Amino acid sequence: MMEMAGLTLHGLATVTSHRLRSRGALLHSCRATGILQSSLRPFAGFSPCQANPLCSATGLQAAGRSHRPCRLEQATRCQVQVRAASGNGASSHDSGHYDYDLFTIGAGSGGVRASRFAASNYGAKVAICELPFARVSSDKLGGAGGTCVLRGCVPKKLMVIGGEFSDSFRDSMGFGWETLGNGQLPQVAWERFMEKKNKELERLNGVYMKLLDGAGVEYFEGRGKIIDAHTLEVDGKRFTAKNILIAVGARAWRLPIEGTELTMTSDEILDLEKLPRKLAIIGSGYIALEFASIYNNYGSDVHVFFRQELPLRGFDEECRQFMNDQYALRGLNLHPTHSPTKVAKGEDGKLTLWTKDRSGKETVTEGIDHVLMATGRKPNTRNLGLEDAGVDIEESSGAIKVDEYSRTNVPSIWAIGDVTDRIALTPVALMEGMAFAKNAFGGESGAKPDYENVASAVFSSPPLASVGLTEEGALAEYGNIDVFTSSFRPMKATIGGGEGKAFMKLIVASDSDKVIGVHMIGPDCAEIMQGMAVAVKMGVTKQQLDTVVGIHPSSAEEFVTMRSPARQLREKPEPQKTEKEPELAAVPPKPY
Ligand SMILES: NC(=O)C1=CN([C@@H]2O[C@H](COP(=O)(O)OP(=O)(O)OC[C@H]3O[C@@H](n4cnc5c(N)ncnc54)[C@H](OP(=O)(O)O)[C@@H]3O)[C@@H](O)[C@H]2O)C=CC1
Ligand SMILES: N[C@@H](CCC(=O)N[C@@H](CSSC[C@H](NC(=O)CC[C@H](N)C(=O)O)C(=O)NCC(=O)O)C(=O)NCC(=O)O)C(=O)O
Repeated sequence: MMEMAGLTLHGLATVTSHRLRSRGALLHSCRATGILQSSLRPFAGFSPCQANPLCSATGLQAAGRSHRPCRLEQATRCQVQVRAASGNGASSHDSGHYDYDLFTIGAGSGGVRASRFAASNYGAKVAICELPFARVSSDKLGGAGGTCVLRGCVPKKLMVIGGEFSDSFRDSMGFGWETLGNGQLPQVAWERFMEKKNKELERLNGVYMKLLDGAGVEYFEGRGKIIDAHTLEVDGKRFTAKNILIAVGARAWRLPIEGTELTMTSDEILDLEKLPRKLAIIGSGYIALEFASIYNNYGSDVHVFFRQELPLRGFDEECRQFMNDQYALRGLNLHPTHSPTKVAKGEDGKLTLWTKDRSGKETVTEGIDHVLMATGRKPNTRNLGLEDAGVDIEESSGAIKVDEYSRTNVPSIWAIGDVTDRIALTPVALMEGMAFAKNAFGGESGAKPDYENVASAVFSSPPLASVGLTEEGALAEYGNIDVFTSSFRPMKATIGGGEGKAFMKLIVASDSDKVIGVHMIGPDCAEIMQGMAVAVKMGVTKQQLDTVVGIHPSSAEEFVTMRSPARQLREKPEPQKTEKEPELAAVPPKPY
């Protein structure tokens, strides 16, 4: 038994101990299982590279990630023994008579993160199962990496980046660049682009397998099915586990209209062999507008049909209006208040889409190559054996019901990510996975995900990023708010020729001066919003923002230079001055 950096060590595990240089000082730590990370402060004293298990467990720094590379000064092998305290009264990783401490079903972002944290940080004996690799998922196909890596965030972002070159090619002319030869802008070689994208997905699938392997997680390919509270089957082979984690994600859902089988989901639209000439999209959420923008940027004729007056329901209303106008300016054909009724295929292979607006007026759109149903996603709870194990699911959404620690009503069964009805974002699934591992294996009972001020971005053209409350939500919750806005033409557009505008908005709770909502539309807004999210999470006030010196010239500087409110909204009556509250009378008007 030995004590090291606040962690109690016992039991046998092999780790590689090495020394690495960080800011001139030599640190000493252990690698390969990440075991020496303290359960209370997992990465204290580690360099950024080592603290990121993507890098430290698999040597991924060589694979092109941007973490600062570790310099291996010296490597020796040592044997240490590890025990993590049991958490939340729920679990320990003394597997007793079970095959595993943890068996995870689903190797997507949440499942991979939870499994490798439990194994490498807390020494748990972990196995995971996942369906065979495919770019388009089904009941039988999936692959390590899951939706985000193989069929969502990552391939989507590659296509977003690819599409955005069209603006740069055009703008470059304004900055003096000239085309060679016939004067035409570059054209996309779609097949070559898809080939490169597909190769990258295969590489990432391999990276995720290695990631699990490096953390000591056993990988089983096949469909997992729960038999009872501690037993599951993977393609007929039985295993027992002290804890079972369900991280099987969600699947695109299509409206049940006539001809719906002729439509595509986001899985297939990421994997088209040919660039479509004409594309129809149903819905106006994240997926609808991201793909509408991608294909619009690549030159397709894109039509978006949605049942609201404005796209992106749930976002700040002023931003929705701004986005609507910018989309139209960029040539998206927007069809508000239109719901689809039927899709049919003609002899020429082209599709026809029938839609009706709120007044019942029908529109027929012909000559479509593909119809994308971007009408939301449903949790993958079918054929998992949940009923047999007695796991409760929400009737309306089909999602697994969990408590604040991600535990189901069956104490040994847990669920994270999109299979639960929380926030369907990869970083949220990662947070849930890490909180679960800390709680169940890391001795941090009480570790739970924090859903306050989760930032997100719609990677459309233009993009939109937000953190905190919308103006409408802020008014309802706080009553008294000050709203600051700024709209401008990004410098790239001034002589580049683009017509698009950027928009930025701060919402301040006027009673406390806290910034409670930040929204931005325009280039780099996702990158900028990540920093603003830190400030909002830390409770930044408007006065504190005003003390920050801007970086000039940048779009981001607008967030620290907005001086006059665009409007001050007061729902609560101003406090009455009474003799008992003389100090109120002395409060000067708030300076901005
Ligand atoms: N960049 C990111 O972070 C991304 C995140 N995601 C995540 O994935 C989730 C799923 O995305 P997405 O599929 O776009 O889902 P969303 O819930 O964002 O949007 C669904 C769209 O379908 C419409 N819709 C639903 N039912 C019907 C119906 N019966 N008739 C007509 N229209 C209908 C909705 O309309 P209405 O608004 O009227 O309900 C809405 O426009 C998102 O919520 C997000 O969490 C996905 C992609 C990117
Ligand atoms: N911020 C980078 C993200 C790139 C990135 O993280 N790529 C991932 C793949 S997709 S991203 C998939 C997602 N990873 C993350 O979200 C990592 C995000 C952050 N760095 C963190 O550590 O929290 C995930 O599924 N995580 C599960 C887990 O970490 O257990 C990767 O593994 N790259 C290796 C390589 O390129 O060789 C960018 O935009 O360029």
